[in-house]
Amino acid sequence: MDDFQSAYQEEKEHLDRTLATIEAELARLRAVPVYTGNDYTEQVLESGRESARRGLAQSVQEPYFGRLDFEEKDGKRMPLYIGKNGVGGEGEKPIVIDWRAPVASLFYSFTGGDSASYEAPEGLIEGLVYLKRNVMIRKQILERVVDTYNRDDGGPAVSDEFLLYRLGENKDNRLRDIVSTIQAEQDQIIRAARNTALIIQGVAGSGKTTVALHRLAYLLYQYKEQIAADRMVIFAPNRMFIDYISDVLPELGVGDIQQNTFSDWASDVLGLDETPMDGPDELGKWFELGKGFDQPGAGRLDDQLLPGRFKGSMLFRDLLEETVKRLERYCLPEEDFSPWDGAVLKETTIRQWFDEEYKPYPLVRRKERTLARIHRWIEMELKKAPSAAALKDRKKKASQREKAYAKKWPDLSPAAVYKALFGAKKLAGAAEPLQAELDELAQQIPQPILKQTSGDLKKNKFREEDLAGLLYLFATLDEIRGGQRFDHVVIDEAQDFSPLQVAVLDKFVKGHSFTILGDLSQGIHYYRGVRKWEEMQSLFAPEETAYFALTRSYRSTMEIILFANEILKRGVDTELLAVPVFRSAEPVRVLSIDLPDRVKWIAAALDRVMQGPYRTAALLTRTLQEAEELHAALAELGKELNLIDGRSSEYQGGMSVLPAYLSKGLEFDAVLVTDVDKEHYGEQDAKLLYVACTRALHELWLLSSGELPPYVAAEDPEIALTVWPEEKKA
Ligand SMILES: Nc1ncnc2c1ncn2[C@@H]1O[C@H](COP(=O)(O)OP(=O)(O)OP(=O)(O)O)[C@@H](O)[C@H]1O
Repeated sequence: MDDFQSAYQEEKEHLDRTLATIEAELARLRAVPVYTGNDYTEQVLESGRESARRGLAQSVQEPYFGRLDFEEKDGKRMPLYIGKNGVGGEGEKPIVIDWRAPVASLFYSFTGGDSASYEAPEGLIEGLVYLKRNVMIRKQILERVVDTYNRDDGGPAVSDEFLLYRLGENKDNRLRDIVSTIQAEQDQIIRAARNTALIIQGVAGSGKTTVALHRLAYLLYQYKEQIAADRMVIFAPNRMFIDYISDVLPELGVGDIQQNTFSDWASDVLGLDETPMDGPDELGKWFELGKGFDQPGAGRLDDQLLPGRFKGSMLFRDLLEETVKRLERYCLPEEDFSPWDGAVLKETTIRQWFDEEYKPYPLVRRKERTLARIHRWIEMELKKAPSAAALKDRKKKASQREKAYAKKWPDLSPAAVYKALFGAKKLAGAAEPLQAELDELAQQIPQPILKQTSGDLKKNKFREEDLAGLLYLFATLDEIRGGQRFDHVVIDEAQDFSPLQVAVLDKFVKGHSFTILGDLSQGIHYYRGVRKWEEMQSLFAPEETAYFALTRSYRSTMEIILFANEILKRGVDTELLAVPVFRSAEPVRVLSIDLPDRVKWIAAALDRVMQGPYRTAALLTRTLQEAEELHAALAELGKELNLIDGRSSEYQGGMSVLPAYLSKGLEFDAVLVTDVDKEHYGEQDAKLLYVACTRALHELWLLSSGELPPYVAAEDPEIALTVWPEEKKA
């Protein structure tokens, strides 16, 4: 028997034994009658049994995916089996170790070498790794055994063989878990300490989204006593993307984590009736031809002219802070309060309550408490009334004057303050000096932005870019209730977030517990996103934040990555190039197609590509209009594709047609980018084309009916070819 066969046989026997043990335990648990009574202790025990039943039911199909033979210093060599769920009770030696357990980190972090160590609650444990083995089990069947490190064979380093096998698979319509092939650089992020704002720059396809989801599962396991799933949130760019990633957490056995867009969440907290959204029209403004970036000189637009950038800046935050300070200074009416003639509450007394006793509270609460105190004072005074008639009279007067007095306090609702700051509406209750101060502050807003926003606000229209400012006011003026706080916040596609959005979220999350992931090379929302990670890092003290870079790209073949890198090198001034995993397939095709028959050519290209064993493919157009037109034209040729237009919240998979700017975060087995010419992809669009190209896992075609943009290179035949592939032999 050769080595491979004996390894397979060994694992087969081990699997049979493990399955028998799990099945027996599952049968035992299922035989225990489900407790439905009211006894609390019994309920807790039942809930423990239920979660064990669930875990075992999953484990009995695929109990583990990896084996690591480890010899602890002064100990003996032990095989450790690692799976999605731990199996084996406390105290006894586990049959399967949960992938999130400290010792399991060795499986991911070990990259060869003489010694290995991992951090355990009792300190650093050192030892030797003898074997790292991937064991692929599907529905109880042992399908594959691959040793990626074997010390006995003198294996110098861990090989990528199993990873390459997994990456070569075709994708369905959902993102999947990667527990069996997490890479060392990813593991470091997944297991990083909780109370740090992690900022991760990761090239396209480096696993950012995937890593973030695994990190959530890890944090829940590691800090189960301190954090709750429903107090964790992942912010994603849109509903369709949330649908696309929605299977990963349940696959990892984690439920209840909030998955939301910033806008929906912010609107909910602010109690807005509708979520202001950069809908297709708004996005179109930036991404359709002849608009947005394509205006002459658009690339040079600076923050003072881009409303999204200004309203997301720290400059704007300072302005909001200053606004709150002025409100505080001028909040209290400068007058005594008299509930009826002859009774007076001195302004100095009220001021003492407001400025001293209630100082620790946020402004909205200070106002509320002061007014409540005045109310109590009135009630005390009323008790001194000499007669029932006088009491009645005083009560009536006091009620009127109390109401009138309260109206002299400024309206502190975020929307009212925001509108006043932009000069759209006078602040109710604001005395003359406060109004003058607000007018003066408004001068700090760049004129065009002031004018445009004021116009919108007069019509009661908030834009998506206004939400961060509104929420900042909310969180500064009022207190954040316990139920609104997060234990951990993940921001995906964070290059499209503004510093102010992160600053706001920081007020809602405990201990700066953030995972912020993005890729500056994919920063196509130039008009609002960050240009450098320092913009976000500078929000935190150095000891509160950590920066990681993911440079290996796992999604695409080597040819696709090298091709896409070239776009960045030529079209974008950046150092952030992806390093491919050595997975080679078809060269990229850069093809010229004739104009009159453009659609027929595109259909032919699609047919040709789909001769491959693919499950998902996408046609990426430059604009939404083109996607719609192509969708209709292909339908006429009998080709039904899913049109993705930014309105749907479901991702269907299969064959899709969509504008490139909506493809961010998604991936497809094959991608065809249409209209790759100078007219459609101008000087400013290199990042957009980069995003489009890096959506492809296995095959990428660029179709052009004109002159190629200068940043598209088809010079190296190993990477890209300009001829159609030969027909595949039947
Ligand atoms: N360690 C890994 N093992 C197997 N597959 C991996 C690994 N890391 C990432 N992948 C795969 O690579 C692809 C890209 O992952 P993901 O979408 O999380 O990357 P991303 O960095 O968020 O990409 P982008 O920024 O381009 O949207 C996915 O198919 C994912 O399953």
